[in-house]
Amino acid sequence: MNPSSLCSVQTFPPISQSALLYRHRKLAHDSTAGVRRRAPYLVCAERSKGASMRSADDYHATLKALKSKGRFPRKSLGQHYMLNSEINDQLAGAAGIEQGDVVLEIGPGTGSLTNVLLNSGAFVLAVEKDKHMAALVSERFSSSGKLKVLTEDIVKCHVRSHMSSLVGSTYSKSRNAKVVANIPFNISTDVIKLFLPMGDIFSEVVLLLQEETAVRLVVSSLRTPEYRPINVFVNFYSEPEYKFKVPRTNFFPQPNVDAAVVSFKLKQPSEYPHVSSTKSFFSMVLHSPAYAVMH
Ligand SMILES: C[S@@+](CC[C@H](N)C(=O)[O-])C[C@H]1O[C@@H](n2cnc3c(N)ncnc32)[C@H](O)[C@@H]1O
Repeated sequence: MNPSSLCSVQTFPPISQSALLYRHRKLAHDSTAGVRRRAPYLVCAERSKGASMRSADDYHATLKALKSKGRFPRKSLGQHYMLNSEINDQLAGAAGIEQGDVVLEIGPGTGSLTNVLLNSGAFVLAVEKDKHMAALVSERFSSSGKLKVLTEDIVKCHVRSHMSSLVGSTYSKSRNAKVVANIPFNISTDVIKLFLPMGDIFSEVVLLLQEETAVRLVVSSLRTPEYRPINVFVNFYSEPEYKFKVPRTNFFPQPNVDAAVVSFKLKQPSEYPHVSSTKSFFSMVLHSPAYAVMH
């Protein structure tokens, strides 16, 4: 892969859902028809000099870091590393990360996003399933004093107990923390189901997801044919917003699909729509035959 061919993205004002779905369908249609066209909100450009000067997490640095631990990217762990620090900047920017925030990062990998989060002044709790990558990221930022790494599967992790000692502590300026992560695509649904109901701990969850999943999750109107039970869940607990598309060429190894950033502003429990029992409501919604069709 030639690093100079990496794409950068530009953030545009929020796009209406119907326009977004139209663009997504058109893009899918164009690519199946063999037409190589770019979505209008995507700008591909060579990296600016300034950006490459700032970044240590390019293609060569990522390979060097992996080699230092004798690691090859593992498909089963969805290890597609981000090679473009401008996108990490935009990911942190989408969550409005600033000095005094507490951020939970899922799967820090080589630490390219962790680097940006720490530089923004946040305290980072990073949960990494791969013990080699957990060791790598711990060593890389050992002198920061603002990073805690847990070698755990995020789906099985006791997030509440880990967060309770951080939020409201000397590390945190606010009562709520944020989740910012480039997650493996195969755990997206688990992560969404785990974190969206945590509005009492997190104010915002910003995720880099598979683009098709991202588009599907921001549907909010019952009147669209794309509306699924998972959208009932997402809209019950949050206000989702599609932020920007990230072409597959920005990752190593390159996945077969493009990605996109979605921000979920979490509702406080007092803002949830009224249902007599949340548990039985979602047991009915998420176990409906329509939900099974999605997976
Ligand atoms: C897509 S890579 C992103 C790495 C890094 N954040 C970046 O942007 O380059 C996903 C990361 O999540 C880790 N991972 C995979 N499954 C996980 C799980 N269940 N819990 C925690 N981390 C996981 C992988 O080992 C990998 O480091």
